[in-house]
Amino acid sequence: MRKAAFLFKQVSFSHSNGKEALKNINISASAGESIAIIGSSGSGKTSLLNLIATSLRPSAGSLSVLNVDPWVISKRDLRSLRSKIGLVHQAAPIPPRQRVITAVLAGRLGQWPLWKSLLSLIYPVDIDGPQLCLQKLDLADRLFDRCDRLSGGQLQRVGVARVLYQAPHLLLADEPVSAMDPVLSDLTIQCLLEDARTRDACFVASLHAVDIALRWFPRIIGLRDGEVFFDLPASEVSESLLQQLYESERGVLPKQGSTNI
Ligand SMILES: Nc1ncnc2c1ncn2[C@@H]1O[C@H](COP(=O)(O)OP(=O)(O)OP(=O)(O)O)[C@@H](O)[C@H]1O
Repeated sequence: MRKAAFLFKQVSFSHSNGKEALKNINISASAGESIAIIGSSGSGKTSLLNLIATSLRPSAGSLSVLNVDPWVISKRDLRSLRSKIGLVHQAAPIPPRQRVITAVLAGRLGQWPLWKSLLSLIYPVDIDGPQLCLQKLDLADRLFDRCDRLSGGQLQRVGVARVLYQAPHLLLADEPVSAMDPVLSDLTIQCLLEDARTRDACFVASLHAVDIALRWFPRIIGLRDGEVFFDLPASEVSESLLQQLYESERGVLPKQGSTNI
């Protein structure tokens, strides 16, 4: 039997203003699985990824991540758990003046002793590792550039390289290719899938580009109004299901045959 990556039982989550972002979520995933989360803006994709990443705590229900309940363990164990989880943020949290190499090295801050983490912020403690990750994303020539001299798509790839360098057991990505052209989007998604596959990590990505989700991911979870609307193999996600998933409160439906929503 494969190791569990995460398990959600009746999980709900409300933001501090009372807005219920997720309701009664029952999902699980195993090591080595790759899953795309799709759904309209505001359907709860980021909230779900943040719950898996243990950045947010559920308001109701129970969950385990990499076989532990993150909310009953000590702070030290929680830090250790988080070092095994990598999240590519929608907008990479990278200080503008930071060098690309330093930003990529930050992927291992949670795994290194304090002295090495501090040293890595002023002096590159590894060059080959970050270079290899950037090379996979066609960005190796920007290793020593400042991050504020990069385009949005390049910066997004630095965020992806950081997580590749981290090599987490659970690889999460929140719209990781939203600022990239179609060729780079495919390259980046393939790179993340390949990385997860070779290390038997679980990979979960939220995507607005439904065509990319269906092309590359074997399993698709459709979120609608904070609930799981479907959880299916990509081959079973029909045009009609997609129409229902994206049916907006405004009554505007995506065009027939369009999967890039
Ligand atoms: N910090 C917050 N405080 C209050 N409500 C929030 C907060 N962040 C998100 N929400 C609300 O929670 C719901 C889910 O938001 P979430 O960001 O998870 O959706 P999403 O599917 O990722 O959206 P998008 O595709 O636009 O990124 C939305 O109704 C949103 O307005």
